[in-house]
Amino acid sequence: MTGAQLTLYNSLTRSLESFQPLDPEQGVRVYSCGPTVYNYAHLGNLRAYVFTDTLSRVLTWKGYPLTHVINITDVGHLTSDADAGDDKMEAAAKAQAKSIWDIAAHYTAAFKQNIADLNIRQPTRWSVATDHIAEMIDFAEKIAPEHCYELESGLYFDTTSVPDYGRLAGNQDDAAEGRIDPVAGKRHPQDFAIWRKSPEGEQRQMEWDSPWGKGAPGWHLECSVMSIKYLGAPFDIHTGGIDHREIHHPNEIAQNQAFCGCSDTGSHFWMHNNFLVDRQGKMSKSKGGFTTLQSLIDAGVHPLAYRLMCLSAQYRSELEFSAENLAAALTRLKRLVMTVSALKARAEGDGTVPVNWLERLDEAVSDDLNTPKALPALDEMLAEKKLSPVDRLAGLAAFDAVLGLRLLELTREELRVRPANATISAEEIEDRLVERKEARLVKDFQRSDMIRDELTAAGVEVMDGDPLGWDWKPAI
Ligand SMILES: Nc1ncnc2c1ncn2[C@@H]1O[C@H](COP(=O)(O)OP(=O)(O)OP(=O)(O)O)[C@@H](O)[C@H]1O
Ligand SMILES: [Zn+2]
Repeated sequence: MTGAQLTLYNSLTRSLESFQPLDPEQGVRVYSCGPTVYNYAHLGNLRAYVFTDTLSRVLTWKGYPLTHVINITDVGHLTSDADAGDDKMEAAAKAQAKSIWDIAAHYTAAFKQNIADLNIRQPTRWSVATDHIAEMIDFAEKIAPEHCYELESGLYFDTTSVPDYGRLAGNQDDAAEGRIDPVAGKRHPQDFAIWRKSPEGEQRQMEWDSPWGKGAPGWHLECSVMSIKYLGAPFDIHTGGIDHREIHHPNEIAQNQAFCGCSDTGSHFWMHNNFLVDRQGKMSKSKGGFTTLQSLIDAGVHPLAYRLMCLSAQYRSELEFSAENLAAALTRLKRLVMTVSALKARAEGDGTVPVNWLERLDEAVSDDLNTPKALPALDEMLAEKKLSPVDRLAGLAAFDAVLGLRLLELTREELRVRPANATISAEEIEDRLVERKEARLVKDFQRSDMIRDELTAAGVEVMDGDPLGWDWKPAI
């Protein structure tokens, strides 16, 4: 492999480390914690998958064969990440008076639509938790004798039975401990359920027989089982949002150690994206009041503007979701699309990828996926007069293999998403603007103003003299 050495931040050591695949023959094996499908994914959740997509694109671009697994959590995730509350899926099903299976199918489909809208590549495998119950029971049976104890409410993992519990979390501080809810009989506050028994006399919608009685697997168990099943252990990279660094991933690590009977954590790198925040703090399903990708689309914002907004920040920094940041990303995307379309009009023949610009891209993304450093390099390359238009387009294709913004295909027309409540189509707007231009040519300013007022009333802002030549946009 040529090019810059890939450096990634490993949460385990809290440091940047050179990345090499554990087994170059197999390529790179990546597991990403997937969505809990009890509600629509919000933009914060989706930031986590733009991050894993950037990681996976960079690995592919650097020439590594890749196996990437993302799970779908359709059972076991309680309303608290530790051991308290209801199963999020059961609670949603109750609230909507639907079966859990319908809830899971509906929100899984919506999530996959978000993935497509954001041009996130399909993983090698989507792994659904409820398809792996037998393997989860086998795993639990194997580790139970040495590492677990049974209580009335379920089978619990004894966190003192493995070395260094909580190392990933930077050892549990008081704040993290405060979030762990007490369960009667637990030996240590951090111990967690790997199997939750259905309460006596209560039938859950989702429950399975097990050596510990009818019940359901714990959320942490699911990820250990599915990652090891499809990737082997240890594999290369495990990803998730930074909230998983405190409880979910330390618990996976404890289970993995118990399973292998060794101190290995199960993955070489543990990588975490930081939060998308708004004025209320972390965007969160549980808190409510969150923003979905579909609501942006309904408001007339192209979903790739949100992808570009994510790429404008490095994945380890907090990113603020605001109307201003989103508008800035949309303007940047428009500028790119207009630049590319102007280059296409002047391009002839086949291009050659400009090597020096590829090096700029390589340097940026090899530095812990530093996409905010790659974006200005792209702008500079596109404006580089010494390069022929067709060579600039060849360079753009290389950048976009990593950025995933569909810059070679995206057109001005596609970027113009009409808001869901629009009363006038893009064609009608264009027609009215042609009429307005004609009126102005013959100095009929009254008619020209009348057309502008009509468009304003229909929620369209006419942009005379717009430097991008954008002409109009939805008035937001
Ligand atoms: N605001 C956020 N910013 C970035 N990533 C996030 C944010 N909220 C959750 N994530 C990540 O999104 C991914 C999917 O999470 P999941 O669907 O399990 O969310 P959840 O815990 O049910 O929802 P929430 O945390 O919003 O209540 C996880 O990797 C999680 O860490
Ligand atoms: Zn997980």
